[in-house]
Amino acid sequence: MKRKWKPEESGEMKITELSWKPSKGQASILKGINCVFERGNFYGIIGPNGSGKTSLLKNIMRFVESTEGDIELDSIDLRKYKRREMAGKVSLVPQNTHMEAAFSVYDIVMMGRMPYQRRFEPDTEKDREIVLEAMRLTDCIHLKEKEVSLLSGGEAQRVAAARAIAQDTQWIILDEPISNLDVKHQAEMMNALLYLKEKKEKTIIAVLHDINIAATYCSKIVMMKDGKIYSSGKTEEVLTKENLSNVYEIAFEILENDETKRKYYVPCL
Ligand SMILES: Nc1ncnc2c1ncn2[C@@H]1O[C@H](COP(=O)(O)OP(=O)(O)OP(=O)(O)O)[C@@H](O)[C@H]1O
Repeated sequence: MKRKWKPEESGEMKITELSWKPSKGQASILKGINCVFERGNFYGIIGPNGSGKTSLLKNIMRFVESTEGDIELDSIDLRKYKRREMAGKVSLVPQNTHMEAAFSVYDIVMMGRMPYQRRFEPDTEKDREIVLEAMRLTDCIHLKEKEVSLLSGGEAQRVAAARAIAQDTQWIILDEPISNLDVKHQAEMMNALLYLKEKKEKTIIAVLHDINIAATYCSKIVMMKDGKIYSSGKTEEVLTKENLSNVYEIAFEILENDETKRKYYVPCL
């Protein structure tokens, strides 16, 4: 039977008691995760290596089967979405963005439009406009004709982000989207995501290792440790000295600029 969309979509992604172990007999990697992502926010997921950030994204994207618990999007169990419906709602920039394919950058970014295209139908003017806008936002226009397998690490990361942006979904999920980028491109990428949140009302969920970048751009933070959520909420409330030092097991100083009042999070190395 064909499921009808509820007219009043909740605008939430709700995770309840989520646990995940890769196979029977193995220890749980995610343990009782409870969390609500609200539409229109910019979320940063932070936490040390191995704390379960990518595993959480893999469960959300249904790349793996959750062992216990539920994930609902717009009040509907994620398992009930068809792959194509899901692709019209959520896009992902994975951690590993190397592409071993004989396609041009333009073709790969155009693949972001697939959820909206019928098989064998040509790209529309709207598709082309959206693709070029996504490439502009991520500084990929000059790479348009290049074969994706030849891209540098940072270029490939920007192209993967362009493809996700071209998918034009309400939810954009990114796993360490600036890990291969130089400082200017890091700022450009984060500004592009902020623009999508502010001007296009997208919801951004990004795994980030740079606490100062997370503090600058994210309205909310989910802080993970040992497969659990250690703290979540408004950025300033989560990024306390105590939370940071408990989670990263290293002391932190928080410095404030007298004029701008901007806070800087400095690990005591
Ligand atoms: N399929 C799997 N089988 C066994 N262990 C796994 C599997 N996937 C992940 N893990 C383990 O789960 C833990 C969490 O991994 P995950 O990739 O989610 O961490 P992360 O927080 O994203 O780390 P990082 O910051 O290093 O990217 C790690 O110890 C990892 O080795």
